[in-house]
Amino acid sequence: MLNCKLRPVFKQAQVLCGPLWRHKMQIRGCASRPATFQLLEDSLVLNYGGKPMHFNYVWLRDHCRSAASYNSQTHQRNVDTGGIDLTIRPDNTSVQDDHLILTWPGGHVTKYSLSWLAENSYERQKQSRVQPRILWNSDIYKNANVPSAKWDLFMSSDDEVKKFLQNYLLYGIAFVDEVPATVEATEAVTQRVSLIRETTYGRMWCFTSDFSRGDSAYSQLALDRHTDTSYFQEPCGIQVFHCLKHEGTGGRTLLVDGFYAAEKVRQQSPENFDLLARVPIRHEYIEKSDTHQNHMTGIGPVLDLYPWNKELYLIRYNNYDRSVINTIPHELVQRWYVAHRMLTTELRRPESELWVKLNPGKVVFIDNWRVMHGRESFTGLRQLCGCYLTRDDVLSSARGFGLQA
Ligand SMILES: C[N+](C)(C)CCCC[C@H](N)C(=O)O
Ligand SMILES: O=C(O)CCC(=O)C(=O)O
Ligand SMILES: [Fe+2]
Repeated sequence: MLNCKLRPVFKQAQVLCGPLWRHKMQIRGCASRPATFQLLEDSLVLNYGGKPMHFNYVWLRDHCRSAASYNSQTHQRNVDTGGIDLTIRPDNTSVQDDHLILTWPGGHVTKYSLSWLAENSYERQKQSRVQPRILWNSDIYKNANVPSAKWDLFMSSDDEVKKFLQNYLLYGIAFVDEVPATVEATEAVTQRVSLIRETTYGRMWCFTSDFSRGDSAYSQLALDRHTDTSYFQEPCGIQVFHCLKHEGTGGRTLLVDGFYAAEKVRQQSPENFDLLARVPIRHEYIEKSDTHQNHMTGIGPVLDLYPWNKELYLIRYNNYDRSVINTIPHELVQRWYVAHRMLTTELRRPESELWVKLNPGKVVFIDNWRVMHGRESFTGLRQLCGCYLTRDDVLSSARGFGLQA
């Protein structure tokens, strides 16, 4: 065990922004990996395998896991962040037995395991993905031979639901077969994984080409690939479809992995990708009929990325519902259309297209933040039922099974 004494430099007014002083030491003893730290003006730098990690002092106090600071039963913070001195510095810092130990002014002690710090460092997050995914075109998806779940087992075995969710997380689509062709059974299947998100279209909806709503979905027309509810501030996370009946021709479902296409754009033109991720646009749904009055708008870029690791997490792509573009300065409009065209070109490559006929019994779950859907025009009576699911609850179920989501 080694201890390093702090010099009282922090008490002086400082104008320098570089390291005030450094104290580097090798910690041996029972540490499985050597660790060294340096104390900078506003942060502690930990060297513990890999790249140095920076931990801000206020952050270190804020994330203290002592019983007084954190309730490990409820996993909630007790410490009042608003009461932490923004110039706080530890009076004493040491590493013992794979732990960083900080003594704060006033005597409160914070003890961190080094592995927890490494796991939760910005530097680690920057290099890791929130959700591992397998991006696909039609060949990749078909060659993966992803099995469909079967109704009986799916309804009775949690392990089956876990496997289903794993596939869903990786590919953004997953199927359950042999489901009774009823709204009730479709609802029961969805409730194995999540809560239904009620929208203006209902909770469970069932629709045909009867123009009962002011939207092209309620027709026999072909629909190009798109994401749904792009006009919501938070687009629906998951879409479920079950074709209960089709007496006619056509009507196949088109599925396209939007992230596969977007990554192609990122590779070809980081500038175009960046434009699609930065420029906010509007989608809109206006419906005025005797029975339905709706006016919804959602604003956001075509591509949403996590800022720290640039990982894609949401795509808004619906050429039908995209509203007037007046959020782009004129000198960018042409460039935005060029970028949008590059994405459209990738999305429309025949090899990107996965076509499936949804026969009665086959229920598809689609990640509406990633995978686009469309349909071929059709003839005859075609009855489709389904619902939207709350994304948070699907991901929560997945995490409950120990999956990374
Ligand atoms: C699925 N269901 C038929 C209920 C609604 C369809 C909504 C269609 C709308 N244009 C959109 O893309 O959001
Ligand atoms: O009719 C279909 O297969 C899908 C229509 C559609 O895009 C939708 O309902 O969201
Ligand atoms: Fe749709």
